[in-house]
Amino acid sequence: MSRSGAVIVHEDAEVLAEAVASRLVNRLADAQAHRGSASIVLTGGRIAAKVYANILGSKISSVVDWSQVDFWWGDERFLPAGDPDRNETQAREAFLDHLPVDPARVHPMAASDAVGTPEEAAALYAAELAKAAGGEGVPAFDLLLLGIGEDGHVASLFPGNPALEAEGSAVGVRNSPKPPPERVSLTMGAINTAPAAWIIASGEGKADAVDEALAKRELPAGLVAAQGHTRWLVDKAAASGLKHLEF
Ligand SMILES: O=C(O)[C@H](O)[C@@H](O)[C@H](O)[C@H](O)COP(=O)(O)O
Repeated sequence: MSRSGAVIVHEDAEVLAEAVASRLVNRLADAQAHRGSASIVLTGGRIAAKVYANILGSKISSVVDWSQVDFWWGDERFLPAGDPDRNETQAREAFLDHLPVDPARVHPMAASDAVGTPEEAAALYAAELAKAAGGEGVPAFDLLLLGIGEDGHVASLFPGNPALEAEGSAVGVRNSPKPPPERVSLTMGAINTAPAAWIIASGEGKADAVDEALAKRELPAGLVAAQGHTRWLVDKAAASGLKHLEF
């Protein structure tokens, strides 16, 4: 691994996924050592799926009391419950359903067969976040995971989409350029409350977005990076656009 600032570069996707899983498990264990519980915001996507699989296979996962972890989502595809393309389904199949989590502490965003619109799902999620936070806003997430799209999106906040400017803590998303078109997402404001946000990027296809976001901060990923508490966990291919890194 080589590092420059908040960017840690890993050999390849497999090394990245294993390292992020280990870092995540230790982060949750540290939070529990201090508070007895921990909370994490999960994301969707291919590299996230590899991370989740590594959590399950990790020799150290037992350092976490999984029944004392609150699982939230940064975004969700607005699809019926159990749909394989839902981020909740991906996380459950990859690790949540195989660990002794407390079902009451798993907080999925509403499915399209439970509510009528992404906006309704967002309003329900905002209310659940506020309840967990003692009445308003969002709880103090110990860790917030984000993937990044080739266009620099994070969660379901896409460049030029009105959801990027939304107030509050959760927003309904329409016309997503990444299918499906209807989604639910934490807002940029909610994402930026997290004291630790990790943007995970793998593959050549992300190289330009990573460079653009880090260099100019204009993309959604860059708006998160600008908060200063963001860590970029990337593989060499995704870092290949970073001119100033030697590795
Ligand atoms: O619902 C989603 O699609 C994700 O939350 C999205 O933000 C994802 O993390 C990025 O698009 C990266 O996805 P990949 O890792 O598959 O490229």
